[in-house]
Amino acid sequence: MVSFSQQTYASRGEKHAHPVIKQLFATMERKKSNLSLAADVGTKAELLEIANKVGPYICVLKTHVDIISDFDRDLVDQLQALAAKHDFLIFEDRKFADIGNTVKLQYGGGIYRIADWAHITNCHVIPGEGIIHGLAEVGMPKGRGLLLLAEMSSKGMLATGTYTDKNVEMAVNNDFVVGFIGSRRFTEERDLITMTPGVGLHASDDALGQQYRTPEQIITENGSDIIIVGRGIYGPGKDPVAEAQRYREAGWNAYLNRINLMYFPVAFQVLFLLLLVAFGWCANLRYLSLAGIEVRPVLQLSQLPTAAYSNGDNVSDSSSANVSVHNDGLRRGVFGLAIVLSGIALAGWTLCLMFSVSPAMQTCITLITYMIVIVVLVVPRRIMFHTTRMQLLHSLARIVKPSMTDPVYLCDIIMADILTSCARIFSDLFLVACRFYSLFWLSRRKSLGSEYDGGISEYIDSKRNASLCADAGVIGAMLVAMPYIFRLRQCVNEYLRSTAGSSDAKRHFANAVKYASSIPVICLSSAQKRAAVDRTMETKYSDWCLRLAYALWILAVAFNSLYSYYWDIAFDWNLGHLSDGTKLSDLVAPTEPSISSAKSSSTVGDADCDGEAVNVGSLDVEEGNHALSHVPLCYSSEEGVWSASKFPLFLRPQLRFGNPLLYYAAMLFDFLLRITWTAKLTSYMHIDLMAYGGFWLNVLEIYRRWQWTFLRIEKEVAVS
Ligand SMILES: O=C(O)c1cc(=O)[nH]c(=O)n1[C@@H]1O[C@H](COP(=O)(O)O)[C@@H](O)[C@H]1O
Repeated sequence: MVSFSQQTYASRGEKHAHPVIKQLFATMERKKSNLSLAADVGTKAELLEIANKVGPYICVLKTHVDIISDFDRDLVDQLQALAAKHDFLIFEDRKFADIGNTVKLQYGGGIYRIADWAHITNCHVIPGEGIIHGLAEVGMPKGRGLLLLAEMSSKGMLATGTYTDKNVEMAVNNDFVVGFIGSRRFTEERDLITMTPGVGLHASDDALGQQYRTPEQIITENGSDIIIVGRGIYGPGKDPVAEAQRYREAGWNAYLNRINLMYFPVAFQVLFLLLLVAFGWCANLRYLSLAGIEVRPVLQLSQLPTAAYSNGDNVSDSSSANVSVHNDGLRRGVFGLAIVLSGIALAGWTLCLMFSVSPAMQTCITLITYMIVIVVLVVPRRIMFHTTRMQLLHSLARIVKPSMTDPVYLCDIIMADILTSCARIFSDLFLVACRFYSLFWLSRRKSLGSEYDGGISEYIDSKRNASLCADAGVIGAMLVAMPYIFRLRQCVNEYLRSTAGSSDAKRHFANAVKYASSIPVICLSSAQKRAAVDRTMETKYSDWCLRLAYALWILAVAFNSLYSYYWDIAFDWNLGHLSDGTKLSDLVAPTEPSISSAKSSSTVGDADCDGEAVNVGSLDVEEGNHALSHVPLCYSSEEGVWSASKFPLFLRPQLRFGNPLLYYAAMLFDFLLRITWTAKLTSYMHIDLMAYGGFWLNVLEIYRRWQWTFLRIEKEVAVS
């Protein structure tokens, strides 16, 4: 059985037996809103004004009528009229807490007569189950619903552990109860909604112990259904309409992100992203051929211990002198394999969409799709792009092997760098596996109907986390770190293989530091998530932990991203030369061979390096490589080296792709994409909160790596 939090509001509404919840889900779907306004204002006029302004954006108006100084019957009539006009439900947050007989009188009588007009109300179960029966006697005949306060959002709240469990037990067994006030999804036994107060666009606190978490944490991660927001919308200096729109959007996108697990399940997002990497590599090979760059020698493929595999699918091509044919041989294998895998992924995804009403079936189809993909990749038989598959698997094996003595080939370096760009995708994959495991475990637990055994799920459940996998974040973080550790190992390996004290050794060491600097970023990011979860559990020190982790994370990520960017430009692409030939990196770090001593393999005629017009050079290229006609190369035949006096600022003399604008654009995009983390520092650009935010972030990173690969290989040829 799939979690209710992975089903759409619409489908849950259709299946729900309770009239209030049916109406609520339909309203939410219609208005694309899971936002409830907590209208804690002191007068009738204020309440009506805010309800009228914000009404179009909310699904529920939550009131505290006992704080309205001039409450009267007319207020109720007007509120009901607004509820009809703007299409929302009314929830009187009365928090009943007396014996059954008393709450019956409080609910149905007095000056407020709450049961007459509030669709929903709530209670504490501290007096025992009698309170629910008392309220149900009044509310049931009127078709009302009740929420239990299973948890509270304030610091030091006592609704935890067994008390919360008791709430869930009582709710499951009583039809009048429609859900909970709490921070997460509590049960899968019945579709009981969760409404969560203490929501802000930033996680923070107020002066009186209220604790705020973001819509993403509440809706996507914790599986709650509705966010309750008060002062975040109408607090001092706020524009209630603009804020309500922002919260509605944030809440709804967080819900869409959760539901995407159903329409575009993460399992298929992962497959398509990995295929995007493969097709990107095909495009790299294609355009490198057009620029006259043959990748086989650059990537050192013929030096591989497994070079025998190049006698497979693409051996026939390797005999050709034609660069484009050489690259095409490689490309054909990768392209063919990617097409086969795309076919499998598309078939699996289509079947999943066809069976979207049966989540169990979807799970089954996804698992089968993955099994087929794995079999296609590893089947040892000489079929289906055997060479490409073996090259891939052997490269992966070399990357993973913890050897400090084996040679490190450029193809493995580039592959490991591509893996670092896929790091988030791998942790998503782990989440998928975890989710499958959790669902399997849930159904097993249900079928046993008794205590369950140990393992990760028990640990997760003991932490009372309804998204089940959020606590497995530590393993997710380790997975993200793995590719960086592989790449770090390669650098250390290269360092140990180079002559002590040489500039090569220093460069490998500095590169190793770069990869090592990504580990604190990953750990601190994971620590922040951990502290945010603990915060909801009232763990001691979690507040200052969160602040400390955030501050350290900013420092670590700023250092890592700027250092990495500098490395991309100065070393991986060998750009950043000043026009007098000084290489920027010479000024601050050990360098690769300087351009002034670098010889190009190109054949170029003499040029007038002092004049404006310089010889373009023929550069051994295929006919039709027009891009090179822009290369402003000049060559001093006396010194036998390139003159550095004529090339565009911050580039280098040898530009195999010709047009300098391409290099400038690559430098700019690389910078922008290296600092996407800064979007997290502002509440206006929370990419994670956008629909498919995580998916698009991965696409951007794949793009960054794709353009990086072009220039990384081009640099090997141009400056060698
Ligand atoms: O029952 C509630 O709605 C509630 C439960 C809880 O644990 N914490 C909590 O803050 N609330 C209510 O949620 C609203 C939160 O308002 P703001 O802190 O201004 O967003 C208030 O109306 C509280 O009474």
